[in-house]
Amino acid sequence: MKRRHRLSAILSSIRSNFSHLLLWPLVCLVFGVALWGTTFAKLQSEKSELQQQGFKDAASLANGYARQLNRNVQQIDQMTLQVQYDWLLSKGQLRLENLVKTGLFPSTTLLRVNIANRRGRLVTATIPITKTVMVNDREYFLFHKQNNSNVLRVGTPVVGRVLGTNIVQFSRRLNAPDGSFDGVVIVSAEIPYFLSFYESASLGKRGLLAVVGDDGHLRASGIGGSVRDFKPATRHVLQQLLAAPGPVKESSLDADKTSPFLVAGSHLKSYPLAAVVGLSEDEILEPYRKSSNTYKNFAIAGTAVLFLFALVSTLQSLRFIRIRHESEKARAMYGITLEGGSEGFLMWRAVYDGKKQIADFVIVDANERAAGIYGVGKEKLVGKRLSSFYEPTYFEKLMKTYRQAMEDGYYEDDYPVPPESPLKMVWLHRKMTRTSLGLALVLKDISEAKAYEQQLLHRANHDALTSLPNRQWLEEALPATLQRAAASEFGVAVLFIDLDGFKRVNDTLGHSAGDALLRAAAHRLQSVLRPTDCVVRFGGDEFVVVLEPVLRNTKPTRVADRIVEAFNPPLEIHAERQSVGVSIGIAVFPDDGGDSETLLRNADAAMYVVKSEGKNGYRFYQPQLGEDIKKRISSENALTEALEKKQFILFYQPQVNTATRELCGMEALVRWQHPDKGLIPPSEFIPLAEATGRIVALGTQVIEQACEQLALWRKQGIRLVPISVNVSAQQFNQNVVVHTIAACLERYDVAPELLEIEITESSMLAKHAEIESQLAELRKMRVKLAIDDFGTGYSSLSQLLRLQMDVLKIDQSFIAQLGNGSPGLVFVKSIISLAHSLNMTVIAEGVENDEQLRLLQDLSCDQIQGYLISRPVPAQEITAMLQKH
Ligand SMILES: Nc1nc2c(ncn2[C@@H]2O[C@H](COP(=O)(O)O[C@H]3[C@@H](O)[C@H](n4cnc5c(=O)[nH]c(N)nc54)O[C@@H]3COP(=O)(O)O)[C@@H](O)[C@H]2O)c(=O)[nH]1
Repeated sequence: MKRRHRLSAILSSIRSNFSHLLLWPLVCLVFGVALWGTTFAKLQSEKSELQQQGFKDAASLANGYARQLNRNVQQIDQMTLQVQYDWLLSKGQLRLENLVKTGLFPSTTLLRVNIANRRGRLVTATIPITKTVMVNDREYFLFHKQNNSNVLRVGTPVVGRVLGTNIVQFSRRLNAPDGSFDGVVIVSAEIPYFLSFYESASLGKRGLLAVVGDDGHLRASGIGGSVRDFKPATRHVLQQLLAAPGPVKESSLDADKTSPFLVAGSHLKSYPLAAVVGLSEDEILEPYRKSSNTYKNFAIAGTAVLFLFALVSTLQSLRFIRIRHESEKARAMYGITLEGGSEGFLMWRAVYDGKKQIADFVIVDANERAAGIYGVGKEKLVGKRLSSFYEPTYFEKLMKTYRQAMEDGYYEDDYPVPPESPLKMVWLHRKMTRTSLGLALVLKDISEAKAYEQQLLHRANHDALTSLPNRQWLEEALPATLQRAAASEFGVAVLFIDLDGFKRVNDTLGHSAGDALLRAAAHRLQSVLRPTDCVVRFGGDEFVVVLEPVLRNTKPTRVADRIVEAFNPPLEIHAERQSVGVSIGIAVFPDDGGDSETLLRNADAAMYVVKSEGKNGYRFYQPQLGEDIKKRISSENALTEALEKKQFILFYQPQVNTATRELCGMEALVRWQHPDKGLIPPSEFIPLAEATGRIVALGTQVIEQACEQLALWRKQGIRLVPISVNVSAQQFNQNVVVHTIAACLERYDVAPELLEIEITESSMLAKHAEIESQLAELRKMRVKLAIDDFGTGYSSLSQLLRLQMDVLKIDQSFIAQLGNGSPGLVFVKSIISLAHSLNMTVIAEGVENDEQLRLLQDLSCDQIQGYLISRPVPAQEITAMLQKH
């Protein structure tokens, strides 16, 4: 069905190109006809000339023959007259036998003389007569006997009675002296006698001679000098010929041969006879036949050349039609218009070598667009070979694809145009379809689309903030990296890096600072790595560094050290210095994982351990780390459970007047009353609560418990002092502090002045506007505000002024350094005087001994808090303290 369809398509293509297809054959036909026409005309002319010459020759020879015959018959006539005379003188006693010797008679045996007496008996002859021969019944005897005339009678051929041969008899009456009939003299001429005139030089090998009487009877005839008797019918023809005005062509004279004769006749001058000469047309036309063969051979050769030319041109036309058909088919297949389309179209014809292998391709058709792609004019493109465009190595590479397309019937791809290619594009989409000639190639410039695609790909694979490759890129690239390493003797190190302190900066200084920090961290990471090492932003504040290659069985400690050290100097974020560390977990391929997922998971686990061990450092993955992670997960779960089961309790640490030691307030410090492990200090769960965000729920519970405790003591009639609670920056970030405090104060009917909020110095630095508005609200509610751990951050005087804090708590690290002559003293002194100038109450934290107390007293510090007064104690114990006070 498919083949029939294809055939009908080709036939239709041939029909529509019929005129093109027939052009050269028709031209050749015209030339062929002209050639043969000229050849036949020339031959005909030659033949005609020869025939005319033949006719002339026949006529001339007939005249000559007639003259010769006339002379011969005249001799015979003379002979008979002489015999007639001698017979009369001898009174019938003449003996011819005797006269033979006199030479009166011709010596030839072809001509004999006889005398018959009045009774018709041969009585004497020029040859001896051995028997009695009677001729009295012969026509001539009867004629002469009855006619007393002296005429020479010419007889018709008969069989002679003396020798039995065919003869023509000439006879004359013999009279007795009285004039009566006395006999007949007879000259018998053998038929060959009449043909002795024959000369092959002038008559040819098959020349015809004949003698015809006026009575219409043939006397002698021969062809080629030999006697040939004609049939009665042909005798009639001879008569007609003689009646004709000139020579004629006659083919019926020779019964055996088909060749006609050019025949001419000539009447004898003195006798009732005519001479006939015929020249064989075959012989006359011999030269014509020879040149005819030459001419015909020339014409045949010319015809063969024309035929070959017509054949070749027809095949060429068919090929052209086929190419055009294939081109149109291919174009139709792709919906490509001949010109003006956006796609380049090329028809390649496969070129085969001696081994019938495809060795090259040649362009047989192309549109303007394709020419544009190749950067040449269309007319220069057609006929070009693929090999002419490329250097040998690249050509062979292309041939592989082209051969593949020929084998499979179809090939399609996006093709990055190499720099050495003549094609004026960056990317092309190639579609190749096998045709009966070779390949139909459609080219589309996709450079722009590819550029956009690559842009999108870059976007999809890169982090917009840091411009580093992202997690998606890593997940695709790392397996390939590992595959490469697996095939080599090298390893790959994966460093999972988490920024320490990012959360703080992000939560406290806001997202813009967080973004700046991430950019600065990315830059710092890159600055200590080789360009071949790969830095990836994995997500949030997590980075992954892939080191390839690394020596197997070695740990990339130097790189890890360099990274950690690189983060020692603070980063400059929005004109402020921020200390940020890095926690790095390292897993090395193949020892710590055979695939990217395992390596990343194990590096992450190692990093997690660094985090839980105090951050800012690195750890190599060890199988044991899995256990640590499990522990952490179980801790997280336990923390969640503890919050649900309200396992957190508050301890209280008193704050007293430095001078009088009177109880002024207390700080609520949370403890985890674990059912199995007992009391757990905050250092063991606050970082986890911060890291997991559970600090917000924990902070809410703390505020609630503090208010509840105040309400309880009030109920017990105990004089109340303010309780300060620690509030994490995350509680402010989630904007829950004001609401929680308002709700608890209301729920437990606690006076807001009894609640104090401690915010670390660093927390206050972030999100000024948001935190300040919440602090303003708390102030409005008359809740007191304290700056905790003062001296560890970078708060400025202007910040302190703006925030209008009530209390400043000097960090215990400064109090620990207090001593006579120590620089700490100067520092604490200036903090106190600064706070006092801002009308803030100063509380010194971590006071452990009397000397510190005395110095603080000297410095006019308002209150102290520390082990010197009391460790943080449960509510019952502080209740006693309150009661005493
Ligand atoms: N967000 C919240 N943070 C809280 C809460 N409860 C506690 N914390 C924070 O936990 C950190 C550790 O607290 P803790 O183990 O209770 O230690 C406190 C005191 O025990 C300790 N202290 C007090 N006096 C001395 C002393 O003389 N010597 C010494 N070595 N340590 C002493 O200081 C801690 C109180 O510090 P501060 O909060 O800065 O006043 C700690 O950072 C708490 O903030 C909570 O409910 N929410």
